[in-house]
Amino acid sequence: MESFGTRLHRAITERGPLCVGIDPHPGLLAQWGLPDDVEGLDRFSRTVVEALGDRVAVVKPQSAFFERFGSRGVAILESTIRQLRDAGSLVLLDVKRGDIGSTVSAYAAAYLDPSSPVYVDAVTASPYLGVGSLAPMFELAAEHGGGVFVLALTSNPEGAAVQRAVTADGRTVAQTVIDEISQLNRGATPLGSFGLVVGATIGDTGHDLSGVGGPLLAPGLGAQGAGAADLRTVFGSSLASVLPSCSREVLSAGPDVAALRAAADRVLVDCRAVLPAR
Ligand SMILES: O=c1ccn([C@@H]2O[C@H](COP(=O)(O)O)[C@@H](O)[C@H]2O)c(=O)[nH]1
Repeated sequence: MESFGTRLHRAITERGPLCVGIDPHPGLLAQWGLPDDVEGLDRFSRTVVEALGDRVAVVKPQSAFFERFGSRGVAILESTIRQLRDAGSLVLLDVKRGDIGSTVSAYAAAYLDPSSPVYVDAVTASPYLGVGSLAPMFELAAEHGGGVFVLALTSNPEGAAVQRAVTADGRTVAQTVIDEISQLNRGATPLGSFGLVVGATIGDTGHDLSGVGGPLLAPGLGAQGAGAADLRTVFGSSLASVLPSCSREVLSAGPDVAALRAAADRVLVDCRAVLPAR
C-alpha cells in the first residue's frame, strides 16, 4: 500500500494545502440552528462532509466532540469517517492518544488497523510518555499506509512550559520530539508519514524543523488568532511542509453548504499566498 506521506502529498497537490476540522462545539450547533444532541451532531457532520469532503485535502474530526455523546456519538464518528473516505478526503482523527507502549498498541489497533470501525488515514498522538512509547502506532501506520502527527509545539499558550523545558542534554522537550520524528522519516519521499503538530499561533519557534521530512500540521488559524501570514514567522524555511488547519473559522460560515465551501476556499487562497507552490 502507498504510504500516508505519498497519499498526503498527492492530496495536497490535487486539492491544495488545507486541513479543515469537524469540531461540533455546542455553540456552533446552536449557531447552525441544530439541537445539542446526536441528531444535531449527525446533521452538522453530514453537512461538513457534503460541503468539504470532495474538495479539501484533509478533514480532521475532533474526537472529543463525538465522544461527549457516548456510544451514539462514536457511532456518528464512525459514519462520518466512512462518508469522508467515500468523498475522497484524507481523514485525520484528532484524538491525541498516548500511553505506555502496551496500551498504545490497542490505540494503534483502534485507529490504524484497516479492520477497525474507527480506522482513519492518520491520528494525532501525544509524546509525553516518551516518543518511544508511540512505537506501536508508528509500526502499524507504516504497515498499513497510515500516518501519525505527534504534538511538538502546540498552539495553546499553556503548552510552552512543558514543550520548551530543557532536557538533560540541552535540547528542549519539543526538539527531542522533532528529532525523533525526523529520524522516523529519514529517506522517505516525497513526504514522510510521520508529522508534527506546530501551532500557527506560536511565533518564531526557535526550533529546527528543517530536517523533519514529514508534514507539519499547523492548527490555530482563525479562531485562535493566527492568520496565514503568521505561518511565515513560525515556519520560516520549512514552509513547504506546512499543512494549515482550521475549524471554527470555516465552520462558523455554516450551515449553508456554499458558504462553508467559500470559507474554506478563502482560507486556502490566503495560505497559498504564503506557502510555496506544491
Ligand atoms: O496544538 C494544537 C493541537 C490541536 N488543536 C486542535 O485543532 C482544532 C482547532 O480548532 P479551531 O476552531 O481552528 O481553533 C481543535 O480541534 C484543537 O483541539 C489545536 O488547536 N492546537
